[in-house]
Amino acid sequence: MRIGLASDHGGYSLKNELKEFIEKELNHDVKDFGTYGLESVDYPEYAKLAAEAVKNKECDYAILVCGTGIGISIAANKVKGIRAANCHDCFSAEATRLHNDANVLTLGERVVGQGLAKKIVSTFLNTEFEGGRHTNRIKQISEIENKS
Ligand SMILES: O=C(CO)[C@H](O)[C@H](O)[C@H](O)COP(=O)(O)O
Repeated sequence: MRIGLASDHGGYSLKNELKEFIEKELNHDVKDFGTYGLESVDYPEYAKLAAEAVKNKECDYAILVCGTGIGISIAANKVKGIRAANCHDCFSAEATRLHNDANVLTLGERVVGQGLAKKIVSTFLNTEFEGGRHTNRIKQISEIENKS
């Protein structure tokens, strides 16, 4: 799969760790949308770049990192068709793929350690959407998006 990665300065170090992990351990291609250093930047810009790549099908999924994972998640969810989930445990990462068909995972570098972050990423990327009763719920989310 092709995985988009992006962060602000608060998620830069974890993003770099995850890039190597996803490429070398999970064997997926990674497209890194920045940021490329520790200088303070604004997370919405990077959320938009990676989320639009998912929307345009340039990437299958994106993983976004900021200090908490919250700001970058809020920004990504403003892009049409994006279902971004901020997960700091494996149960949530699995559930958001099974039930919400989430296409973006967000993480907080100031919240979670590298080891757990890697397990969360691995769980997210290895879990398929369950469909069934959840399909109509996703459709209802899209309807809210289209009418607002
Ligand atoms: O948006 C956030 C809060 O949900 C992120 O954690 C940002 O990384 C954070 O706000 C950046 O804060 P800083 O004081 O400018 O480093």
